[in-house]
Amino acid sequence: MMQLLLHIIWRDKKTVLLTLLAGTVSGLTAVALFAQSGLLISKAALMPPFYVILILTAFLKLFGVTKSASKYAERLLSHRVTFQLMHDVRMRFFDKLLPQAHVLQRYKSGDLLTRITSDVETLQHFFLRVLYPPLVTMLVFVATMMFMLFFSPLLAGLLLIGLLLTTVVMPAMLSMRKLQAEPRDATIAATEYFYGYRELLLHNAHQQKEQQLRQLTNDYAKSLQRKKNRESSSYIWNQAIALTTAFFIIFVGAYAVSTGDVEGVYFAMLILVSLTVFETAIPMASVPTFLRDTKRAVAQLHDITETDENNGSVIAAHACASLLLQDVSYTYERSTRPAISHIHMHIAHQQKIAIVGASGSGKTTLMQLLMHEMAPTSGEVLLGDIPLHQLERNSYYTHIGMMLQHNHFFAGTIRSNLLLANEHATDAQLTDALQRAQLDKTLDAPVFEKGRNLSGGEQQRLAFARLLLKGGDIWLVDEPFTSVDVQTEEQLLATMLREAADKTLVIITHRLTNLAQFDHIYVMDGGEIVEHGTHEQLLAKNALYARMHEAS
Ligand SMILES: Nc1ncnc2c1ncn2[C@@H]1O[C@H](COP(=O)(O)OP(=O)(O)OP(=O)(O)O)[C@@H](O)[C@H]1O
Repeated sequence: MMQLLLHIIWRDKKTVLLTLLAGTVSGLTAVALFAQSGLLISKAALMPPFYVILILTAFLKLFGVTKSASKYAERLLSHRVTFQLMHDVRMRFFDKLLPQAHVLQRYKSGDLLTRITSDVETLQHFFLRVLYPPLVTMLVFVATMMFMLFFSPLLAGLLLIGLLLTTVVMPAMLSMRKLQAEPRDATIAATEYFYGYRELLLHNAHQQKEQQLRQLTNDYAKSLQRKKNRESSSYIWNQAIALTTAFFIIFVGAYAVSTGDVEGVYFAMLILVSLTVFETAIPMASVPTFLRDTKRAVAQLHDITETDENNGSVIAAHACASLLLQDVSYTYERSTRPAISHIHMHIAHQQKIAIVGASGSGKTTLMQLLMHEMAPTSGEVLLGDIPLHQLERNSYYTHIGMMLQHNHFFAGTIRSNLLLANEHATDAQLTDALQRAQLDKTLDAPVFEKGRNLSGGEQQRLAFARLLLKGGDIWLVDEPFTSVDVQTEEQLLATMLREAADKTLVIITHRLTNLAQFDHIYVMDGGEIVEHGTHEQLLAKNALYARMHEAS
């Protein structure tokens, strides 16, 4: 991604080169302005003809105007480069992010918030604070050294030592100091605090959490203060080195004047040159810090938008609505035992499958693998005869209808939430879907963020209406109607089976009533399939399913 930043910047090379030119001219004219002032004062003391003073003063004015104009141009152009860089970075980042929203599930919401916003923002410093200062400082110093060499190699040598101290030694020393704390921990804690405020209040734990949050916020404030101090100390060090170099230049210069190696009239000019040139090097002190911040931001953004190895290029065909799990196991990150292990399952075209089992037996994990939200740790899931990781993810999703335990709803209206499933649906089709899902709401009824103004049962019915509108060849449904009353649940399940007559249907359910209507039932326990067959076959077996059925 670092190469990508360079590539983006270099695409507008004309502006970049103009910025460098403006910055170098600005630095050099600042040096020239002071050099000229020194020369003017010295010359004036020798009472030269009036026209000499006039010419020197005219040059002084010229340098002054050029300095201001080039500084303005430098600011304007460098900001243009930065804005272009930020625009491109944001566009590319979100382009990469959108198709793989599943990756984001790995992160806590506060973590994501910080990462995405602050990391992208950090990249704005890449040109102005990382790339640009060394180039301009080098160009200004090289030109100034050449100028000094013309008068005295010894003084040029002293300037070189000062230069190395400010641009290499001091930044290296400052960068060895401890890393700054990130706002990340404080943002994660703040997000969790606000999301979980009600629970914290109920369990009387909010004060302790608040304390933690304050501590993290204070740590962050302190780290910002340290950052400011570091900037100030780099400025002080720069000035100290500049003054020390000037002191040696006065010392050695005075000796050179006394021996006649340097003409006395240039003495003040050389001292002022050495003092001014160091100002160009002030931003050098923070280059390592900004470079490190940029690298960290790049690494974190790369981590989020890492190449999605499970997004292939094969387009899912309309005809193959069968699914196959071949010896599939899955172990969650930071987990020691597999959530599911060695699952074999064939879900034929248009078959109706139910997956049952105790809580924690691995049903949802299995469903997530079928949804291609994650890839198996071992084994393979296939659509027809094509492994899911070879499929182009979006083409797979055009065939899939999903209804999860917790569905997301966006702030807006019932209509806007339904149109998500089928943007071309007419109001009549939307109303029809609401009726079939038994949701007694108008299309214009408001929906708050995350559907907070809808009851659990209403949310499930809205999700069902969305599923009906989406269509697709395969429906993957996880505990669809747990929040509605038993009678409505039965009716909705009957509707679902009727609507899915020409589809492949996989449903996870706790309730073991009405399962006789399914073609095949898989019973899970401890991450494995322990029994499977039709309702009658499983009852006749008189094992786990029969016991679960009796208890329900
Ligand atoms: N994100 C996760 N990280 C780590 N472990 C997880 C994660 N999600 C689930 N697990 C573990 O994997 C196992 C299977 O969980 P899963 O959610 O698939 O079960 P389930 O049968 O759907 O349960 P339920 O009926 O309660 O929803 C459980 O032991 C659970 O603790």
